[in-house]
Amino acid sequence: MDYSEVTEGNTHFFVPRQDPCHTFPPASTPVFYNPRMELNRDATVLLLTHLRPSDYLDAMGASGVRGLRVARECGIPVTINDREPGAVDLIRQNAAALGDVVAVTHQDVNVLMSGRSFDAVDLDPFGSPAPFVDAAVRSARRYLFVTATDTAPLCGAHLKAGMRRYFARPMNTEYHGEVALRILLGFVVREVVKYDRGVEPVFCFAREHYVRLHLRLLRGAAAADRTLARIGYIMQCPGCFERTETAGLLPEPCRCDRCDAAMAPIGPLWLGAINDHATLAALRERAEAMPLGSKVRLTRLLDVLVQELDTSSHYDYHVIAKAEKVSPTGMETVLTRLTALGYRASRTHYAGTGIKTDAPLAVLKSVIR
Ligand SMILES: C[S@@+](CC[C@H](N)C(=O)[O-])C[C@H]1O[C@@H](n2cnc3c(N)ncnc32)[C@H](O)[C@@H]1O
Ligand SMILES: [Zn+2]
Repeated sequence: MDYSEVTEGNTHFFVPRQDPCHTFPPASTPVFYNPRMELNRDATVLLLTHLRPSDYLDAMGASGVRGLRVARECGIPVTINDREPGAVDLIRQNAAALGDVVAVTHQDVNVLMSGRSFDAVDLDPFGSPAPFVDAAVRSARRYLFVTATDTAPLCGAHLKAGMRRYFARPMNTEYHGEVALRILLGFVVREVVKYDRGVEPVFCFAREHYVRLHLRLLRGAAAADRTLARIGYIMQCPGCFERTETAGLLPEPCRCDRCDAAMAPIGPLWLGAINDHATLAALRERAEAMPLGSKVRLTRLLDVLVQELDTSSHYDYHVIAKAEKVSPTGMETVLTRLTALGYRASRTHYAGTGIKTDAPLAVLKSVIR
């Protein structure tokens, strides 16, 4: 087979030359490696140098890049698993070349996670993580990390697939990336609270074609109840941009204040904060000194996340301006006007023209032209 050597962070490893057609799931490439996910891996390496769990499972390793980087760059004991023999061979070769810095297992991931516990568990599947979250929750002592690349089902573009996988009803709105993240987080929360455990999001973001969650797991029914209290619905007007939120397992029927249409529930989903701002600030500082290939993009992401408000949805003010048939002014001007009126307002990492604010829609409309 034809291999190429790759470096991420300060870790060298080999991957098979990838199928240039980028079919999904990759057809002709025996072991998967996606260089476009380097920022996703950099984010986890950066976070783990801060959290320092006692051990880490790269549950779906492929080439092993993620776990190899965690072992070398964070100095944490690592196990890398995959069920494909070709992947396990490559992980072993890559591990040997680095001085056998990791343990390697060859199992179906649900079997492995049902039998062993790890301080931090990382799920990085093709597409949906839904079939693996329950076992991952039982395996993870303190931290659970999840990637989902099935953004079409999560954001409502493939509605039935979203309902089957996440038992939630998304809606394809102009804030679809945020709906995707919150539907996934809501699903993971429901898998966690049944074990009388709680969830604290630490570092979560949506980017390009994927959602990435880094979560702290808490013990006890009280933590589970606090977590469950942040599950609910965004109530979206089907006729205008108006939305509200309602916490609870069932959506409260309500009508739009502006056009009296019945508001449609999106969810159940996570309504709470998606980041721990103190951790983000610590990561921002730490990132400067680390050899991360995506450093410029990652620090830009952290800068936006640090100031992003914890509201459960955002507005795309260019979309609103278009519907209002006005030409939009600059982002800084909109934010300054909102804060001058006494409202909170921030940029959002989901979209360059996205705004988070606690201002009513009518106020937002009045300041965007
Ligand atoms: C998207 S790739 C992982 C990419 C890798 N973590 C990285 O950062 O490059 C998903 C991997 O999960 C493995 N996989 C899929 N289902 C699995 C299962 N049930 N048990 C174990 N491994 C599985 C596949 O063989 C594949 O190598
Ligand atoms: Zn309305």
